Amino acid sequence: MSLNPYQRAAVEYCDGPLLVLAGAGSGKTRAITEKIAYLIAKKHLPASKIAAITFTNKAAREMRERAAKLLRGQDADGLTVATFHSMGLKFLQIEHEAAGLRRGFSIFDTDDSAGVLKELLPKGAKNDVLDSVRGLISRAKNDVLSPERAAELASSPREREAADIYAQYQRRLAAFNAVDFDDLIRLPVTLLDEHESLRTAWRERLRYLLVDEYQDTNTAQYRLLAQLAGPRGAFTAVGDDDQSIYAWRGADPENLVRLGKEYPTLRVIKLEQNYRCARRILRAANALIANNPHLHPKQLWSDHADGEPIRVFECRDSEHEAERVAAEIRFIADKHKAQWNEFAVLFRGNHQSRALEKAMQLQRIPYHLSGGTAFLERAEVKDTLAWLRLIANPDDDAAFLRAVGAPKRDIGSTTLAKLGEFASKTSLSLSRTAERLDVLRQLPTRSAGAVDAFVTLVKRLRQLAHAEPAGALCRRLVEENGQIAAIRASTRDDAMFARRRANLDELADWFDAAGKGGPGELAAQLALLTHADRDEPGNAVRLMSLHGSKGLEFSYVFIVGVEDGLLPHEASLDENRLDEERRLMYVGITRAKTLLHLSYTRHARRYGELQRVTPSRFLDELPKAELHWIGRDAEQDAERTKERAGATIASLSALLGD
Ligand SMILES: Nc1ncnc2c1ncn2[C@@H]1O[C@H](COP(=O)(O)OP(=O)(O)OP(=O)(O)O)[C@@H](O)[C@H]1O
Ligand SMILES: [Mg+2]
Repeated sequence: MSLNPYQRAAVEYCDGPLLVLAGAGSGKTRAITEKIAYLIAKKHLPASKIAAITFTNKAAREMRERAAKLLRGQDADGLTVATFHSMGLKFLQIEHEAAGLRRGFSIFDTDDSAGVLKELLPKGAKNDVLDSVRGLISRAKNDVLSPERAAELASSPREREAADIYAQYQRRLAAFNAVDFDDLIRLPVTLLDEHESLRTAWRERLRYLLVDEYQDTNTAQYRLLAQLAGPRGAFTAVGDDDQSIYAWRGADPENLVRLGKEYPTLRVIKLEQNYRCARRILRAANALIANNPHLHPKQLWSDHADGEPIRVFECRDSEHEAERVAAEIRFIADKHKAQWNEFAVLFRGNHQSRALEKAMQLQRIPYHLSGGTAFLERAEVKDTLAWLRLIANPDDDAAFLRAVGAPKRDIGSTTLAKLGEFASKTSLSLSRTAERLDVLRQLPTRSAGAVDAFVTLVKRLRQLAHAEPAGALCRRLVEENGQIAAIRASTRDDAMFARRRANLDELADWFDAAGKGGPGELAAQLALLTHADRDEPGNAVRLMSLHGSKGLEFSYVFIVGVEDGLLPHEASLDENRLDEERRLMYVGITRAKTLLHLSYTRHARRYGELQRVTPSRFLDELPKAELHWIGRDAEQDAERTKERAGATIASLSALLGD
């Protein structure tokens, strides 16, 4: 397979900043992969001086493999293939002193951060207040605003209050020697802004940057890229404005425009041939996305065959839908002698996966539910990670609170409250407070004994952490802290016990595979994997969210729940984010190489009641000639058109004020 002339131009252009702006399946990721190889082989850049930002493991692996091939056997170890977050983490692990962090600092996950925030809010504050404050802080961080700057810019009492809490929140994090996810990008940007020496060092360390899925970068990420690439603009960014699906996380397609403004020498290359999809699928995708506003209309073309019509299934409810999908997968797999991993079932909301899982189990189809978080959200895994964090960082109070109760020991909430009181008086962390004899003496004997035993165990494991690799430490830890015994005692179900134990084994295996690094550093890396997949799921049907499918491709794609309220999502209807939902649908459709199946249900259980469902308005935007409907109730369809016409007239007359 050779590159087309435009791809080749993108690969060989190294004289200045480059943006490849092109539609789905046009070979953007492929061009990046080839470019890494080109930089090493033809431009003689050491792999260690190149960094690529990607979002999928598949792309990351391919990049490494190609680079390794060119290095003829030497491995491409030095090559950085990372997400923005793991790049930021690497930066902070090296530059922790400049950031005011001590070695082994912790990353607070969403739960940990929420715990800290809760304490800063007035007692009894509702969850939506918490969410809104957290959202404001996160936005400020994504815009690289310090607490001081956020306070200056605050224009309402609510924003001023949030800025104040932001400042307190940062002080807490600092006391815990911790950062949160957003800090992983914000802090490196701030440090690079402030220190010329860091800029020089990092621009020398990384001579070329490549960024995939550029349309989904937020302001902080953009600035990290710009700082690292420097005025030379030594970068290639590739993206597709039609696939921007993370506005809700602060991604700003404006950053595409910004690139042109801030780098006047930016060269833009467009790719228009799609190599992925059968023509009908591509026509459907083109027709759908044409409904979004475009500055520069683009049409992808393909020289593949037309392929089969896109099938649209109407189903009774989500169980029926899941059964149909599973049966269809079985049928196609037989007919085409296809592997399970050539299939993907995509959905809008995670709750949709339950029915699908059940149907796959019934049909005995091997499946893999991706999302990444599932594994790391398991209680036993979180418990072990808390122990590892505490071992690495005695100031990590969130980890202390979790570890002290995993498994349960004679340390009750009264004791913890006492420790907390001492800690805030002395400004010491909980763990350091618990080590003090004068504190222990003031506790009831039994609690004091339990605290002492806990602290002693943590200290001993901390010593071992210097000598023992993290995987071995992890295995020893779950035996010695009583976690395994507690899991055994908690269930009579042998299979359940085996599963939970297997999760802990898997965690230890992951640490083995991750190789070097202390428990804290590795736990931090692991925490970041929530955004991607840990590993390749093998030969199994992939069940995943539309968001998670970005950048991937499959021969056979099923999109379920193509319904108003789900896709487009109901929240987007009142917030005017229909365009983003359409892009999400576009991403889903363009994952398919050979066959595309869409389905929706007539009834859904919402808020405990069975409700009538309206098929997605996006279905109306697809070219009729490419669709083949199955099981549609014609009568209902007429009714739906009538209902919609009624709604349109109602909103029009509201608009006209009559
Ligand atoms: N020049 C080419 N000739 C043949 N096949 C190609 C060529 N370039 C890319 N491909 C193939 O086309 C498919 C899509 O490529 P790729 O994933 O790089 O597209 P993309 O633009 O990154 O898509 P997306 O927007 O979905 O991320 C892949 O299977 C890739 O191997
Ligand atoms: Mg891609």
